[in-house]
Amino acid sequence: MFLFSALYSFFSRLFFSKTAEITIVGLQASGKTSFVNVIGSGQWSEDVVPTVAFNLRRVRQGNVTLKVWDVAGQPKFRNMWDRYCRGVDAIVFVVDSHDKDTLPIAKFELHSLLDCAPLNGVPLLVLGNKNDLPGHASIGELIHALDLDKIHNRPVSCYSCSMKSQHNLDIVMKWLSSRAS
Ligand SMILES: Nc1nc2c(ncn2[C@@H]2O[C@H](COP(=O)(O)OP(=O)(O)OP(=O)(O)O)[C@@H](O)[C@H]2O)c(=O)[nH]1
Ligand SMILES: [Mg+2]
Repeated sequence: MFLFSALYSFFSRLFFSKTAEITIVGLQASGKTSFVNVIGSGQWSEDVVPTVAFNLRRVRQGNVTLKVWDVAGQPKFRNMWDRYCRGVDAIVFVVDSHDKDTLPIAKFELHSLLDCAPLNGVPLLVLGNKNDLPGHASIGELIHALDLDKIHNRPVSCYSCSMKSQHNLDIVMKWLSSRAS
């Protein structure tokens, strides 16, 4: 019986596994690396080293493997974002919904990225992170502040979440897994 179930799981992984390639961008300290740490190993930390250039991680979720590009958000790295977004199954744009002063810069950087013609049609998921902190922007405020209703050349979704409390990460993972083929 054990042998049968081991063989079954081996072959189902071999024949029914799906993959999705995802790129995560957003301003520095919005929580991109925290996101990858939490979905990759369940590890939350207050002390995360700012990313230099990018990290590549593979995350397994059921029969789906996500190949995740975690790209640095400091200004000097932002001109690399479009290169990492080409040909992927989804772009995840993370914002710090608690730091409302940064939303205008986030809007500018998001729209500059999406204006890049080769990225037309690539689905976009916007995460309003840090919703564990009081006074964070709601979904409605994020849609307005980031002009998400003016994006017409791709499917767009927006969730409010927290890497710290893991609020809504289940629906985020469902969304990402549904991009796999
Ligand atoms: N309260 C709270 N803090 C968070 C949350 N997510 C991330 N942080 C904190 O925000 C800080 C920055 O997180 P990072 O994951 O390094 O941010 P990043 O977007 O990868 O930053 P760069 O690599 O510089 O682009 C860290 O101190 C995290 O602990 C969250 O959901 N809630
Ligand atoms: Mg990082």
